[in-house]
Amino acid sequence: MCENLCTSLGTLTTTCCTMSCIKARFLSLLDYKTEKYLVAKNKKVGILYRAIQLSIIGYLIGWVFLRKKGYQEMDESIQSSVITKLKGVSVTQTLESGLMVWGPEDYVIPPQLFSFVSINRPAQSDKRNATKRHFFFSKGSMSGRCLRDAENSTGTCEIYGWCPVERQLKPNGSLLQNAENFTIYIKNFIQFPKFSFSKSNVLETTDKSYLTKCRYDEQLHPYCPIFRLGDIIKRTGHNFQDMATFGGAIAIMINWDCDLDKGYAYCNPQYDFTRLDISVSNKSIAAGFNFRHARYFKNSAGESFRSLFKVYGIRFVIMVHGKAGMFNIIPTVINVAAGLALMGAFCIFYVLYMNLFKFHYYITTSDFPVL
Ligand SMILES: Nc1ncnc2c1ncn2[C@@H]1O[C@H](COP(=O)(O)OP(=O)(O)OP(=O)(O)O)[C@@H](O)[C@H]1O
Repeated sequence: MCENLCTSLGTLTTTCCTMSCIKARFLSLLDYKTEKYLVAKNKKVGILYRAIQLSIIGYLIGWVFLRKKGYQEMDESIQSSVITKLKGVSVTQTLESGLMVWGPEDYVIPPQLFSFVSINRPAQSDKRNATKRHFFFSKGSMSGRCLRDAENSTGTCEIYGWCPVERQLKPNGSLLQNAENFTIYIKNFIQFPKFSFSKSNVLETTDKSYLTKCRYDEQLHPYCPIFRLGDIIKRTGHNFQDMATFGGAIAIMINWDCDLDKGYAYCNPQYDFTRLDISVSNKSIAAGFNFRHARYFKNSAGESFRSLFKVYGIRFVIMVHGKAGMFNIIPTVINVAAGLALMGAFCIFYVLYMNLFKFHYYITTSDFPVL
């Protein structure tokens, strides 16, 4: 505009004029401009506008700040270690084995990495040998020699295997009847590296006898890491004796959800127990858990023997999850700015473009609006 005016003047005057235009433009960069506000004097529009504003403020305070703690910096990379120890003694009297005393060294498999408690185990001793068996359901490798029984038009083939072949015994009750009173000590150490924070689930006390006396209780002893086996199964909603007969798998989930602004004492583990080998419908044919293992020995004549055990028991899977949060100015500023921007954007969008209730605004030089 300024430049157009200059061109209509004489050559010398044009140069002077252009110079002053450039100067004026440069100086205008240093001006401070404000927005122009329009006031819509309409109650319906005003109420709706305030309602949108209030709901955005409510969302910002209630959801972003109180619920999601948007003012905190989060660390979800929990580092953890779990050590377990199982204790309990049981006495059994069976025809096969007579009187037996069972300690953790007998029923915890493997002993140093506790993951399985065998509660039931039919056992048999057998000897390596070649034996004649029916072809189907063979328990060994075929030797290649077979005999045909012409009379009955049947036959038997020889296999290499352990004698006698395994009998399919089904357990009819748990062997270690009092296994539900056994106790598990779960020692868990965690760290949140971003905040150099570490803690354990064991009560910090100088009373050395605390662990021998306490049992975990959500209300009374939340810092006692010793759990009764029966209580764990009960908290999964299943019956211990049912589970002890055919075995099963239990997940022990330890969750650390720590608000470090509240302080060290408020960062505590939450335990959750779930049965893993069963579906919600409870109709799974895959329920239960067992495996076979053998102990080998030789007699004085050098013949190989083994005792074969099919053990039914409970497998424990321990999972540790966690996150920690601590106040930090950066997420706070980002969330406040995002909330304010959202509020501004929503309100402008609503008033100018949505035309929700079919209002028509006429911008006049005098009062606004005219409906
Ligand atoms: N499964 C458990 N049930 C009950 N108490 C337990 C269990 N495991 C450990 N404790 C007790 O907790 C305490 C700490 O156990 P920790 O394994 O750290 O020490 P320890 O002296 O090696 O234990 P212990 O020799 O008695 O097995 C000990 O007093 C121990 O007897």
